Amino acid sequence: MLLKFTKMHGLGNDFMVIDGVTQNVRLTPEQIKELGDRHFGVGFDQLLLVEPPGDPDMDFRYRIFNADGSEVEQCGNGARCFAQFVRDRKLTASRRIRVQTSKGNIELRVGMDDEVTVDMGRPELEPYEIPFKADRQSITYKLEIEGREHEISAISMGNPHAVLLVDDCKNAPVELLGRKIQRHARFPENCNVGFMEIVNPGEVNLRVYERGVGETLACGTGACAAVVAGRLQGLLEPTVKVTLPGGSLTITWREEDQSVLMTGPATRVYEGHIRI
Ligand SMILES: N[C@H](CCC[C@H](N)C(=O)O)C(=O)O
Repeated sequence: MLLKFTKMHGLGNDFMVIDGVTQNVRLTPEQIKELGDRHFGVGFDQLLLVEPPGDPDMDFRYRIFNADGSEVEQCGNGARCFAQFVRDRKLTASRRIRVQTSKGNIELRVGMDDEVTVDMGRPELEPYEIPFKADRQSITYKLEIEGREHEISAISMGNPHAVLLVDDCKNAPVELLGRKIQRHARFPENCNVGFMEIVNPGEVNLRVYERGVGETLACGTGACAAVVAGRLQGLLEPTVKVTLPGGSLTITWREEDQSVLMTGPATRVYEGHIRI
């Protein structure tokens, strides 16, 4: 099969975006892993598959696969690229796009400046729903790793996140500690691990070790989870500039309906074909 795709990124978090509306796409986890290989394949952090919706009230269905081939529930940077992709491919002309994901629905709004705002919905803090093993819900938890205790927040944005406060993002042990927390036994479905340095109540620096990938240049759901964690600890304002290695996002945790909004760029790199 000759597969058409578009290579895109959101602040350097890069994607292979495939139109599953006009193409009949069936990929195995092994094929996804091969496509994700940065030497033998296209190379990406995630593969995004656009499909017709199952829910008649939605415009599209959005499936997300990490570079290791695992299918996951949500991708924030990918959602912004999704919005630009479906408009570029004339699959819609709307600037308000309702998208069904495997864990809830999201709404994408494309501004006149082509910046995309995604309503990521409400964060999930109930341990069982994250999922995270804990006796009761708490703002932070003590996580023991090799005899040392680390204080984390545990939050789901549809996908599970651990968030730690650090004094200096640049020197944070993202690889070493991120890898261990990602597969900690208290996260039965693993998790994404954010290292957040608070600059001031309206600005943070963040690095994220992503589940199924490793450290990425940006993580949209990670930025949302970090702002929720900071707000819960009384350290951040409702709207925060989150600066990641690949660039900055604006995140708002809206008081009135508890929705988390994310605004940022989406970039098309090239169109491609690949035979699989
Ligand atoms: N690695 C994540 C999925 C992609 C999230 C990230 N790329 C974003 O922008 O939210 C997970 O396994 O839950």
